[in-house]
Amino acid sequence: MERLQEAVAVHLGLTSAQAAQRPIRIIQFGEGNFLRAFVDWIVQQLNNKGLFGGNVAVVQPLENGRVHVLEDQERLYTVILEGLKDGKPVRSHELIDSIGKTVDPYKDWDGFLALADDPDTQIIISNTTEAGIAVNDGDKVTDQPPAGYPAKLAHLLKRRFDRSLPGFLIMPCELIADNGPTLHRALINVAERFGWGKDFIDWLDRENTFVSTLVDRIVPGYPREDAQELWEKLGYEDQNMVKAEPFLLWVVAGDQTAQRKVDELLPARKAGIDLVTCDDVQPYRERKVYLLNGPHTTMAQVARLAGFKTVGQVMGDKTMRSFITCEMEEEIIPVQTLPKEELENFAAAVRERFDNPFVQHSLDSIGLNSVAKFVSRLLPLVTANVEQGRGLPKRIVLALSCLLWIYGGKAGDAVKIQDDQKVIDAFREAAGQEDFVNRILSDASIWGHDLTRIAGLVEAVQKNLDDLADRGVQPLIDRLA
Ligand SMILES: NC(=O)c1ccc[n+]([C@@H]2O[C@H](COP(=O)([O-])OP(=O)(O)OC[C@H]3O[C@@H](n4cnc5c(N)ncnc54)[C@H](O)[C@@H]3O)[C@@H](O)[C@H]2O)c1
Ligand SMILES: O=P(O)(O)OC[C@@H](O)[C@@H](O)[C@H](O)[C@H](O)CO
Repeated sequence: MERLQEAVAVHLGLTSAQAAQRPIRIIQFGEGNFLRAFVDWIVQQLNNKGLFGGNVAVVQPLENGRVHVLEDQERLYTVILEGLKDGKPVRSHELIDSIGKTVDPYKDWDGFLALADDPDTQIIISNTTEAGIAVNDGDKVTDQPPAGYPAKLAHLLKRRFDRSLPGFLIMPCELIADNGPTLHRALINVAERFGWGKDFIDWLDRENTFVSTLVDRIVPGYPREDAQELWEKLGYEDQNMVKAEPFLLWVVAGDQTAQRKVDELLPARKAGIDLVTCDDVQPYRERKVYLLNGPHTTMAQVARLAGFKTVGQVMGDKTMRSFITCEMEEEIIPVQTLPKEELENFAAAVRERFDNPFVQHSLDSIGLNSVAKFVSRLLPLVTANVEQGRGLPKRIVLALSCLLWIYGGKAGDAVKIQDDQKVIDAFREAAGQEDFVNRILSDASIWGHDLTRIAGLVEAVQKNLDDLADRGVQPLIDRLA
């Protein structure tokens, strides 16, 4: 079977040689699965409907990246959408031909900077994970490239400023609170460190529009299990295909001028895409991060310990399903600000998305960087429950206990640990000590706070760890389901 290339796709009538010639309208930092199944898929819908007439230049943010793999297929790949909509199966696949350029700044710094010179390019999008929008202390103005994403972007913007060109609409998609203002501040910080002066910072503030965004689409990535079968169906070998659910939501927040700019430059709504503009992304963010990512993070601890491998398996098990439903209803919804009914409808829709029978969403992949995910997706719920007088949320506390059990080395090879080396080392040092729970929970470098200050938490976690040692996780799940 032939590997996907432009000639193969043209022969199959899936693209035309002109597609690669569209002007570059977007610079995208990140070549990962999510952006390719979300932003690039959206751009494809706009191009298909004649609403955009532009392509994306994908920049690789890290030295070890995958743009060369995209180049091996002349930037073409397939997005496979599979899931349930109103209980009915929806399955489709589509060739994406809207990535017009790929740039690895570690190999082609000048090519990277030159992206700033094209006046047709008006939008910057990024998803560099929750770790990416951080100023790297070691970055120097002479580094080509500097390691951090904000410093790379700052260089690109400086070049734009030096060319006296208009600024960009800047749409970060990282799953952190206030991603727009956070990126804006990081850029100012870099500009000050690099000694670029007031004129540049004034231009940055005046000529560029920063919006905060919240993205939602479950993208498990490359469908390893059924790749061969899919290639047979597609008629070509595609090493870069991405599987995702059909559901998609993009919430974009800014003032009225920013909202108008989004509609003008990226007319996604006209293409029937669920893009919502508003002045505050926070309620949407909380709803999604706590009711979708939160239970995912719980599953990655509790259900992995019970032997489950995928989200679908968890939802197919009566007890685990009930455990997750109770977590949503009793420990997450009551401490949210949006109306209860809206939250309940959202939670029910999330459960239907988790039920997706066509997508094997691996708990190991969700378990990547579990500690940081616990801090951003579940810890605020522990605090909110306690502060609102509801007591410790037992299921979330069990997730924390299972995390300590796994990271403390008690699950052995049965559960994969993939995390920041500093986090792994901190757990390794504390493991085996008599006061393990106290030591680890008091480490503010891990959790951002000293968790031993949360009344009753050390005792509750210790009790769970004792029960895990005595009887395993299942009786604990049964009790809370
Ligand atoms: N996969 C999903 O279902 C999904 C859905 C919504 C949001 N997200 C978010 O998108 C992000 C990426 O997910 P993915 O599935 O594309 O993963 P991926 O592993 O396919 O891609 C990760 C991307 O992030 C970049 N990156 C990683 N660490 C970085 C750092 N420190 N600085 C700069 N760039 C860095 C990589 O270069 C790569 O481009 C995750 O943080 C995730 O929370 C994922
Ligand atoms: O992508 P991660 O690894 O940050 O988190 C795992 C999942 O919770 C996440 O990918 C969700 O599927 C996604 O956020 C849905 O929009």
